[in-house]
Amino acid sequence: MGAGEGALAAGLAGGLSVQGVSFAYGAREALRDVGFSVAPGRFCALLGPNGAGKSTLFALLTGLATPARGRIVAAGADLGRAPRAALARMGVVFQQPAIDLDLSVRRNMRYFAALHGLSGREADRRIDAALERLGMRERAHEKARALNGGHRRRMEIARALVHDPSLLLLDEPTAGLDARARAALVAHVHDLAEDGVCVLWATHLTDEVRASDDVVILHRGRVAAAGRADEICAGRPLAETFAALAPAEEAA
Ligand SMILES: Nc1ncnc2c1ncn2[C@@H]1O[C@H](COP(=O)(O)OP(=O)(O)OP(=O)(O)O)[C@@H](O)[C@H]1O
Repeated sequence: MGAGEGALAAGLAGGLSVQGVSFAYGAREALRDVGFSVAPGRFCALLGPNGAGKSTLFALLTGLATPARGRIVAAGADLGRAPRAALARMGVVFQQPAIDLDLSVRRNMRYFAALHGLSGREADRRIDAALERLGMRERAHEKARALNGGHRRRMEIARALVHDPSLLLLDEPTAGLDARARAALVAHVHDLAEDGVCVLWATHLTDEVRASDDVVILHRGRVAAAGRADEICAGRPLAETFAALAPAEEAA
């Protein structure tokens, strides 16, 4: 898989296409010639050890930073040329939770819906539908502060779906969750992919990836491997393949 026509086709059809993307923080190179694609309805794990460049790539995908080179196409919209259209097709869950703990789940979501021009009954209808998809509908009136970590994350994912995006981008969404909440979140997001959402899920935890998922392994800012997890692994456990292709850096 690369930055060629297949990748562009995925981007145009409703998926995500990343082509030849490079980025540096001053003299420090963070990403070099990164290219991959994710088709609609696919769950793609962006796997990389700490410092591999996952968060930098998320910053580029969400328009927080601009690549020095390369192109990103989100569901047919070129992020460089038509950023508003591209961003409107994405739902994003950042690594750091962004929730007003003193508001109810519904109020948190209404605020977000308004940012997408949704209000009134239409907003509430979409909020209910999104909460339902994450098994959170009965918690709409609870204060965010009363939710456990897993439910807060599920609320954030529901919130990211309110404007019905084609793409869902999540940056290490299970950080800090216990094993049970982590498994529930992984299962919910796989269900969303089965419903047709194109999912990019950044993680360094291989047990969050299923054999039939797509995987992009990032190592020192470059793509070390990309494709279906079971094909990349060729019978070996993913953890072993990941450790071989992208060994964690020694602590300083
Ligand atoms: N603001 C910054 N200024 C300078 N260098 C940075 C900055 N942010 C990240 N880097 C460097 O860029 C590289 C990629 O970092 P990045 O945070 O994207 O990796 P990551 O895979 O998301 O890691 P983590 O899992 O720790 O978040 C690293 O070498 C990091 O030290």
